[in-house]
Amino acid sequence: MILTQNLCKRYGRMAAVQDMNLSIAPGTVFGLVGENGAGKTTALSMLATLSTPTSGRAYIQGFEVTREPRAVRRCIGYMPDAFGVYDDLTVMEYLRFFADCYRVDRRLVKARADDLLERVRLTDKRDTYVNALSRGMQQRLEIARCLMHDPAVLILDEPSSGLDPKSRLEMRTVLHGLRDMGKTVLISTHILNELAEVADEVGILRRGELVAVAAVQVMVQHSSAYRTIRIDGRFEPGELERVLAADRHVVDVHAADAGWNVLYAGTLAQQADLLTTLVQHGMAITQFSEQPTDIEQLFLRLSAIQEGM
Ligand SMILES: Nc1ncnc2c1ncn2[C@@H]1O[C@H](COP(=O)(O)OP(=O)(O)OP(=O)(O)O)[C@@H](O)[C@H]1O
Repeated sequence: MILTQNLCKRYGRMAAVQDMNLSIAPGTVFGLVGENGAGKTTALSMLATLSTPTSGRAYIQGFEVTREPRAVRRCIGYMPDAFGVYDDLTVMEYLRFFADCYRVDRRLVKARADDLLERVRLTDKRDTYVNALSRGMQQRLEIARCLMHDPAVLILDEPSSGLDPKSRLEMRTVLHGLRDMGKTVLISTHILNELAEVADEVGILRRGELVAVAAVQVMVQHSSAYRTIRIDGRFEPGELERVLAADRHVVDVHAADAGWNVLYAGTLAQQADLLTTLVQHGMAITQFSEQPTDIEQLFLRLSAIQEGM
């Protein structure tokens, strides 16, 4: 269980994390999504007891991060966004080293390491030196390392960052496997789509504020209820917007690349009516086509609309 209550971190006048209220139930995989600088690393490092909150509280498995940091550390596996590995160790030695750091019962270490290497698909690399692994393999090894002391909670800061598409896919498979282990997992990323298959819930962090939290299932339902229509053409200034504003199925209009992207919540027949209306208004439409709706854009637009932005 991860809980934060009005958690804040300020650097001088700047609030890197502001009044964060988060509740992540046991066994949930939660994705924290935000652009660069949104405050993800700051939030995660407070939960990992590496940075002290300016105000507010954070609890991991009921332990408060500033008052009981040692107890918190025992319950978490933390993968920072930038990490170093001990180059002159083999994969197995590396895992044994961390098991020793956490005083894992030596009788359990081999079986646990074998199991984790299987989960992160590195079984055949057990005797390879860590510095000979690709970046993707090192990042998967880090996940195994975080799990060596069998923590209830995993905190992973951008585990897929810097990976090529193939390695990202492998990482996604590994993250997917974590769900079956029953861990409570908090993953940060700046790419929401990466989490759609992996997370149960997603929160959007913008300039330090958690602006929206939703179950992934709800988001996926949303994405099938909304369509993005691309409209290009020649119109009098403001004319297109006026006609679109009168259509109650138009959720959002967004100018992009000398045209408009319209978020639409009507049926196909209603969409056809909209096109007819535009033509009846004498507009020279050169494109009126459905585009794939980017789930991240959709989520951000819907949360911005909710906020009245
Ligand atoms: N030690 C620090 N001193 C001053 N400002 C800081 C410090 N650490 C972070 N910040 C600022 O806090 C804000 C949030 O940074 P943070 O690293 O948490 O964002 P992030 O979402 O993790 O970004 P990224 O995806 O780039 O890692 C940024 O504006 C950053 O410049």
